Amino acid sequence: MEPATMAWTLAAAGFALVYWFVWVMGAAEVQGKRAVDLQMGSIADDKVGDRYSQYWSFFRSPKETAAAATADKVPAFVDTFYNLVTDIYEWGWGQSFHFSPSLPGRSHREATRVHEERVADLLEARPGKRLLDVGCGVGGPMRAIAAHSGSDVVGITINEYQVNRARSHNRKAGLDAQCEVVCGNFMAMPFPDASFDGAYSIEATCHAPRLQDVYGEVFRVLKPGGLYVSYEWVTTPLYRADDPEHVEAIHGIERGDALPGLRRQDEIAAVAKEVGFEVVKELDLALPPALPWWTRLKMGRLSYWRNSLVIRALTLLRVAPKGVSEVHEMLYETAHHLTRGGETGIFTPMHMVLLRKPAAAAE
Ligand SMILES: C=C(CC[C@@H](C)[C@H]1CC[C@H]2C3=CC[C@H]4[C@H](C)[C@@H](O)CC[C@]4(C)[C@H]3CC[C@]12C)C(C)C
Ligand SMILES: C[S@@+](CC[C@H](N)C(=O)[O-])C[C@H]1O[C@@H](n2cnc3c(N)ncnc32)[C@H](O)[C@@H]1O
Repeated sequence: MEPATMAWTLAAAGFALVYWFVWVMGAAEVQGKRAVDLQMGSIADDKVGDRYSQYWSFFRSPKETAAAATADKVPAFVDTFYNLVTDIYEWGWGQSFHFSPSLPGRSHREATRVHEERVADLLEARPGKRLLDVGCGVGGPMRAIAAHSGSDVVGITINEYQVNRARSHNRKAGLDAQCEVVCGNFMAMPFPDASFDGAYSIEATCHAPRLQDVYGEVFRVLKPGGLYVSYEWVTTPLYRADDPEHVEAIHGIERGDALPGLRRQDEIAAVAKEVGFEVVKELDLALPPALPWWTRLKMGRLSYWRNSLVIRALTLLRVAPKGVSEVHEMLYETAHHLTRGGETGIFTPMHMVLLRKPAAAAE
């Protein structure tokens, strides 16, 4: 072959490879967000670095003092986090920002859907009921629950960028008449007392510095007799504070997921009762016979390398903002800590509580 033809052939093959990587393969699970669309939420491109170091500065002060002194800064810190990660989550995971137990012979997408529909079933959701999604992300669970049950769902998230993404997904799914999204703080919600028939939170209340603040708000906006289901991130009784490996995994999970501090499993029902709820059911959905929720993270190592490469190339070409690579590396580390948390059994992201506001609760 002529050297010139050889050069052209190689160039064409290289282009085809990049095209396939970025536009066709797109992500670990293609859900509408492509690598070329990666942004950093509402952060301007030249501010990404600043915001990323701001995010890390939250963890610099010693944990004991940080808890009290920074509780009021947590919503802004969580908002920054979701500006940084929302597009990467959508691109590499999908529209539902949570885990679910693996199901034999079923895809991740199906397992996710089953985990979400369980919420609707526990709430006895049906047409005519109005549900609240506490910390709704870009609305994956909201759409699944609305479609499965026929209920209306109102979601709240602290992150404006997610509100816009969720509204656009709701429109595309033809569910915008049933699903509404509001930007706000779930510890001070802009809803009247007793305005919802049911409520749920999926892997979201772990961002609250005091669980009382969010459970108290959910209690206030629920009608008497209304049910609330929450999937909570907690440490299990297997966690040992004197085991350095345990401590490293839990701190790694907190740092990579914008958590002011993970709670213990036994704290959840206690807080629920403290704010006035009856505890109807409590169960760690990760316990056997459930299959591991973390295999999806573990089996994707190859995808991570591919994703990392795509992101580096796009930042070099200035298609993706500078800083995406750092955030992606942080998530890669986090995946490792989450996997260790799952394998050792010291952590679960799906401690389920079903709570009821007593029928005779005073308004
Ligand atoms: C509930 C929360 C988020 C849970 C999960 C949805 C996310 C936790 C860690 C995330 C990820 C880790 C590795 C990323 C990978 C390096 C990248 O190539 C593709 C995206 C990841 C798989 C990403 C996806 C979302 C998570 C699994 C918290 C915040 C309370
Ligand atoms: C891990 S995501 C889960 C999203 C959604 N439940 C899902 O499963 O796809 C956590 C969500 O909680 C929201 N959140 C965290 N702190 C919040 C706060 N103080 N007020 C409102 N939303 C908050 C985040 O903005 C994000 O949407």
